Amino acid sequence: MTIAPAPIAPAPIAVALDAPDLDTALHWAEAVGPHVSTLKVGLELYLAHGHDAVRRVRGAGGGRDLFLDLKLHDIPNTVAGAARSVAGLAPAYLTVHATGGTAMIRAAAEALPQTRITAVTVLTSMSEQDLGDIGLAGPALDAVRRLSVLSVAAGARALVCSPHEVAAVRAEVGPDIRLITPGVRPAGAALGDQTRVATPEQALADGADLLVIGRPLTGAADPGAAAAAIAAALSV
Ligand SMILES: O=C(O)c1cc(=O)[nH]c(=O)n1[C@@H]1O[C@H](COP(=O)(O)O)[C@@H](O)[C@H]1O
Repeated sequence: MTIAPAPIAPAPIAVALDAPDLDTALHWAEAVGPHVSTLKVGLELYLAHGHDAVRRVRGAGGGRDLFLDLKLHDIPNTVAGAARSVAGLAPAYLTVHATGGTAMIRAAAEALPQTRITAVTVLTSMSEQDLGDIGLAGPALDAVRRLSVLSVAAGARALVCSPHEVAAVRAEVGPDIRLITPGVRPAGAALGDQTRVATPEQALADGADLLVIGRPLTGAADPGAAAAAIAAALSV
């Protein structure tokens, strides 16, 4: 009698479905859905195809958690309205830029209480040099910590930071806030435009709850197999 291998639980990965068209996004969602906990729909897909596409992608992926990455950043009244506009999609996560400040984050959290308003601290594509150029001189870690504390006080229930800062942020905000790290690259994978990066294993070991991974999966010849391989590596 052969004993079937125990099924591997979906990995704590949000796949970034940054696709140029809806068919590609549906294909990716179907392929990676069995292996991951979350599907991330961002501006590229949302702006071109809207709510209906988000619903279809989610269906193709087997109803995984929806991470709606719209990175809202505007005055509080406008952000509250935008948050209410996506309530029907029931996203598990909705991103806002932490630099929008306390009132803006609070407005989003009050407008969408069932969703984890997710504050993006300092984009993982930005280097220390980039931060200096926009007047945020000093180590990225300082800005990330400051924005994390402010965001949580304003009602954010999840934070996006790079794997480099996740341990320090965890120490700052405690166990109940979900920490999400993009800038995740399997060893040897192309960095693309990301600068503050680590491997999936390292990001989880340092305290991340959810890893955002896009091109290393969606750019693979077989995105489903690539997702299965990372999920298997993380489950050991
Ligand atoms: O909010 C995000 O998800 C995000 C924040 C951040 O600081 N850096 C970052 O890369 N992201 C998103 O994470 C995904 C990363 O994709 P890859 O670089 O292809 O793995 C993209 O969809 C980005 O929009």
